[in-house]
Amino acid sequence: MSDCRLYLITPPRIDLATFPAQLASALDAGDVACVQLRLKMVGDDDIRRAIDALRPIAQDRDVAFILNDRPDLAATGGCDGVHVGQEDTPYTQARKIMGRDAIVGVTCHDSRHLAMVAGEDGADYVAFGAFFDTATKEPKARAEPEILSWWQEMMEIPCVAIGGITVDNCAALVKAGADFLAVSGGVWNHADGPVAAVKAFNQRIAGR
Ligand SMILES: Cc1ncc(COP(=O)(O)OP(=O)(O)O)c(N)n1
Ligand SMILES: Cc1ncsc1CCOP(=O)(O)O
Ligand SMILES: [Mg+2]
Repeated sequence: MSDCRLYLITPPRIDLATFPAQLASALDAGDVACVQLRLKMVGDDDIRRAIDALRPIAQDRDVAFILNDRPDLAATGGCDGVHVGQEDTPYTQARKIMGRDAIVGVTCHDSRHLAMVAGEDGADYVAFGAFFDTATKEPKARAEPEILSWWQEMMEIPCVAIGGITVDNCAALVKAGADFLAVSGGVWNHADGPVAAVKAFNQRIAGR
């Protein structure tokens, strides 16, 4: 049985009239380690409103609530952490804003060098991807599962796999050593709905 866990990323667009209930049912369907609020191209007020609506749903269930891109809004909004990419606020600045106890994760694409740098700087996790085709984002790089195995042999810091991950293709990443599977479309666009998807991911992670 693997220690890998699901890292849920919100859909690109959310309706705050309906999404909070959907998120709650998805989190109640099985083990989820954290939720990342990832809203691109919306204003700060929309992000704040989404944090206020969604953060308690995650935190009440002991699920860490992480904001994408914005350490400033993550810190003022009471988030547990922030995820920053190579073109976002640099790690050191994000850490200063968030404080030493917060989770700060860093995108490393398919780069061993970027991951080593992020690890040495003190990142709580490094994220590799995209592993598969994805409609959620135009990824900068394509990663191969071996990078997860290489990282596991070298480092203690957890690694996250991201990009086009579905119930049907995730087994190779779990086997290669991913500590977390970061998934958006594979949950929210699952043919049987997000509750079924979270259940199915948990089964695959457990090797069933
Ligand atoms: C867990 C995780 N990994 C990678 C990313 C991608 O971050 P970034 O490269 O900054 O791209 P955007 O998501 O900001 O478009 C992520 N968000 N989460
Ligand atoms: C944010 C991000 N970074 C690399 S691929 C990706 C998209 C993740 O979403 P999905 O699970 O739908 O491919
Ligand atoms: Mg980013």
